[in-house]
Amino acid sequence: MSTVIPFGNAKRAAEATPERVGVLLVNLGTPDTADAAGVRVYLREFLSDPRVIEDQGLRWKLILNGIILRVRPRSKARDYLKIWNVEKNESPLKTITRSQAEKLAAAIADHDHVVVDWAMRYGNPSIQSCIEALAARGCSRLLVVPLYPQYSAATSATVCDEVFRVLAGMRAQPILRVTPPYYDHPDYIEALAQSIDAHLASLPFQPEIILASFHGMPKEYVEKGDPYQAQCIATTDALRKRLGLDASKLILTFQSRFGNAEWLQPYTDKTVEKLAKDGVRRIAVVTPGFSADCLETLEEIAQENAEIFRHNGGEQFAAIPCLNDSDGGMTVIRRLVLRELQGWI
Ligand SMILES: C=CC1=C(C)c2cc3[nH]c(cc4nc(cc5[nH]c(cc1n2)c(C)c5CCC(=O)O)C(CCC(=O)O)=C4C)c(C)c3C=C
Ligand SMILES: [Fe+2]
Ligand SMILES: [Fe+2]
Repeated sequence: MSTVIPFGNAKRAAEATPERVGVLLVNLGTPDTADAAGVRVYLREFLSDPRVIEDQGLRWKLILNGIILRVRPRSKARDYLKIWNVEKNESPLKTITRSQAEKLAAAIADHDHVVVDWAMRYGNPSIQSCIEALAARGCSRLLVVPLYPQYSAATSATVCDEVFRVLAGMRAQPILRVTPPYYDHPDYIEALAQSIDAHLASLPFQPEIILASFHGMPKEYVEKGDPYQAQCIATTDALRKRLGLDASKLILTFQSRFGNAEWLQPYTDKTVEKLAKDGVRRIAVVTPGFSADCLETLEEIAQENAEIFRHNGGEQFAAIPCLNDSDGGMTVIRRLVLRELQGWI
C-alpha cells in the first residue's frame, strides 16, 4: 500500500528546506601556509593524484617521498612567500577564487534559490567540505565549474573524479552538471583581447612580441589523447584573429615544466631566452590558461621569466594579469554559469 502524503504536509516540508541549486567554482589548489610544511602537504596530495602523475608506481613513490617532498617544499615555500597575500595570510589563488565566487553570487542574486561557493581541488576549502555544506543548505542540484578554459585530464577531469568520489558516499545525492571547457568561447576571447589591449595601453612601452604562455604537460599525455594542446592552440588562434596578430607576433608557449620527461613545446623560458638573445628588447606575456593569478603567473612568469629576459639582454618585460575577478573575467564566468543553469533557474 502506498503512503499518500497530504498536500499540505508536503508543501510545509518543502518550505522548511527549499530546493536550492548549488554552484561550485573549483580551481587547482594551493598550500594553506607559505612554509615548507604547508607546501609539503599540498604537493603530497597533488603529486599523488594519478591524473597528474599517471605512473604512480613504486619508482615514482620513491622519487616523491625520497627526493621531491624532501627538497622541493623548502624552495617552493620561498617562492610562495614572494607572492603571498600577507593581509589575508593566504595564497593569491584563494583570494581571487573567493572574490570570483562572491562577485558571481552578487551578479546572479536575483535567482534567490542559487547558492554559490568555491573550492580547491587540492588543499582547502576541499570539494568534499563544500559539497556537504551545499547539501546541508538544501541544494538538491549542483553545478560544478572547473575554472580551466582548456580541458585536461590533469585539471578538469580530476575535479570530476573528486566530485564523483564525494557523491559516491552520499545517500541523497544532488543532481549533477559540470560546465564544459570554454577555450574558444567568444566571451572568453573578447575578455582576453580587451584585457591585453587595456594593459598594453597602460605600459610605458609597446612590446615587439607577445607570448601566450599556457601551463605545460608531458607530451605523452597528449599523445594518449588529451585534447589540452589542441584547445590551447584554438585559444591562441582565436586570439590572434581577434587582435590582428600573426604567429610571429603572438607566440604560443608552454611553461612550468616539471620532471625530466619531454613536455609540450616550445617552452616559455627557452623562448624568452632566445628572443632576448636574438635582439628582441620588449615583450609581454599573457597567460590565458589561468583563470586566476597564482604562483605560476606571479612568480614564474612575472619574476623568473622577467629575470631570464633581462639577463640575456632584454629590456622591457610585462606580465599581463589573468582575467581574475575583473569585469571581463566575471562576464565570462557569469554567462557560462547562467547558460549551464538553464532549465534549473
Ligand atoms: C606533472 C605535473 C603537473 C601537471 C601535469 C600539471 C598540469 C597543470 N597545472 C595547472 C595549473 C596550475 N599548476 C600549479 C602549480 C603546480 N603544477 C605542478 C605540476 C603539474 N601541473 C606543480 C608541482 C605545481 C606546484 C608548484 C611547484 O611545485 O612547482 C598552479 C599554481 C598553484 C598555486 O598555488 O598558485 C596552477 C594554477 C594546469 C592548468 C595544468 C594543465 C595542463
Ligand atoms: Fe600545474
Ligand atoms: Fe612553476
